[in-house]
Amino acid sequence: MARNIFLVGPMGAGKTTLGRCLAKTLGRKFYDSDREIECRTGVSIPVIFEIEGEAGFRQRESKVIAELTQLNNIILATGGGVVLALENRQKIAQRGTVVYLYASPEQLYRRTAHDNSRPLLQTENPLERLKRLLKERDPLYREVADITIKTGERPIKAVANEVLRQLKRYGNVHGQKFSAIR
Ligand SMILES: Nc1ncnc2c1ncn2[C@@H]1O[C@H](COP(=O)(O)OP(=O)(O)O)[C@@H](O)[C@H]1O
Ligand SMILES: O=C(O)C1=C[C@@H](OP(=O)(O)O)[C@@H](O)[C@H](O)C1
Ligand SMILES: [Mg+2]
Repeated sequence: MARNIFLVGPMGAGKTTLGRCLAKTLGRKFYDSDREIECRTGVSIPVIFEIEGEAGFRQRESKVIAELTQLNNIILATGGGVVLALENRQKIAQRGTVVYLYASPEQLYRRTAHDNSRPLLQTENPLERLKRLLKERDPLYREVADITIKTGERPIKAVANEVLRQLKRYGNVHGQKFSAIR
């Protein structure tokens, strides 16, 4: 039994932040597919996009997903575009419980506007880009998701507690001790 927890959702949904928080609470190892790619290449995501384009980045991402989904008991925060490739969707759906973190484009925009680490949002109109990406990808997130959580305006810890409640109901953290995050 893999007992992995995979977080999917758009840029700014809180996958990285929440994943780290959940891993700490559940005492599980945390991975982030973007950080993994950066560690392996020694450069940042924007530099990879600049040199290899989105296609090069997606190849690296699929390789990392193929490897990380083979592990057991991990929490994995994926990048927002992971669901674009069928092979990634299949691996994610088969090897763990998938949590889709949902937020509105306006919320995503507010959470991502302050940093320039996301090449796809370095455009004239990032809000429009987020709207378009969410429209395209929402069906793909829903296709792989076991649990969908609306993050809304709730703070990270409240969202984390909601995820924990759902996971418990779902059976992933069954028998495992965890204390609610205050
Ligand atoms: N529920 C939330 N409420 C307020 N801010 C949030 C929430 N979730 C994430 N954030 C903030 O949004 C930003 C993006 O979060 P991040 O975890 O990097 O998202 P992702 O990995 O899904 O792109 C961070 O600054 C984070 O602190
Ligand atoms: O949505 C996307 O296509 C991307 C999301 C990013 O990760 P986050 O979702 O963690 O921001 C990162 O993988 C890259 O910039 C591309
Ligand atoms: Mg992230």
